[in-house]
Amino acid sequence: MASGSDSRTAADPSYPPFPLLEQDDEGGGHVHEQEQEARRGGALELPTVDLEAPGEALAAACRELGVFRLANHGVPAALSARLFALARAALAGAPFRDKRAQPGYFWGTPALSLRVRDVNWVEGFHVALGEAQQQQQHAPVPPPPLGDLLGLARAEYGAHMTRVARTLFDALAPALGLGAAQAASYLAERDGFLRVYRYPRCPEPGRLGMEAHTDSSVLSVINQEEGAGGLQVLHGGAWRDVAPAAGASTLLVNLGDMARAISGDAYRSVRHRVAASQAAERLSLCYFAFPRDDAVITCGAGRYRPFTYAEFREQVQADIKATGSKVGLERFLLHH
Ligand SMILES: O=C(O)CCC(=O)C(=O)O
Ligand SMILES: [Fe+2]
Repeated sequence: MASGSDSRTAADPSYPPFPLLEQDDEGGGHVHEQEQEARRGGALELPTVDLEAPGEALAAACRELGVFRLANHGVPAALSARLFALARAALAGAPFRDKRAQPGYFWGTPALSLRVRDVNWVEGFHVALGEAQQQQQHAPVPPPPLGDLLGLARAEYGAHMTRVARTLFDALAPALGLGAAQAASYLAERDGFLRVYRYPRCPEPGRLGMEAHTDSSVLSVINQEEGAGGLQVLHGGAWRDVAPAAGASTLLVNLGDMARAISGDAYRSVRHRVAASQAAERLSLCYFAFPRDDAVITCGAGRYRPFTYAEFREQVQADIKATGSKVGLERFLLHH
């Protein structure tokens, strides 16, 4: 919790007023997870996978790290630049009281209605891609720049993300022994969602922009603004910085819990977090793809009981509600 109001941030109308943060953080204070205290390592060099020729490098990266850079992804640099400009205008450039009135907006945790143990120093918009999800949102189109941001994210950028996810998963399917029906139901790329994140400059040293977690997805695609650092992955017991990519030419892909389960633990779901910075704000666009809700994941090689993604999601939400944090795949292990 920020100790008292800091004039630099209290004066910035894009932030929530601190009393609101305090209410949200009831009984919490700063809870440091043990692993938050894990050693800090240096930067971690990530392998690069070429989307046009993934080859053995893709499966190797999934087995060894669960995170890689993606080159030749086909997302135009101009599209990313436009989205970041719109995101900056819609988030940094808008007062909190306007943003909070918009559907899909969150501050402090992207888990929307759920309470986490600590307030993450992040805000953003949750953007559903699936038609069914969009229909539930009935909301009128907001004025620019937010309306433009959401429209472009959903349509053009969303199409690129679903293409990237499908291409990667189809490249992995044979090695995973998946037939066509499983490859189709284990990745419902069109029902995925995007999150547009802004990690504002944080006056409090040591706070996290996003706490340590594994993604629940099959795979996640992170597009961070050129030059933005802050993403860290847990590797060999230490938090390692993922160095910003040289140029805006690569995306980051990380596997989530569902890829780990589908592979019977052959692939890794990397634990990661985002450090908040006192010096620079960070923007990122993240896409998450999941299995179809009703697809029964049975290929856990005897490690996990068969379960659907819908069951997994409900378990995660119940655990977060009860304890403030996600337990994850452990809940589905056959033998403890
Ligand atoms: O903003 C980022 O780069 C990462 C966000 C993240 O890990 C998540 O939303 O799951
Ligand atoms: Fe994540």
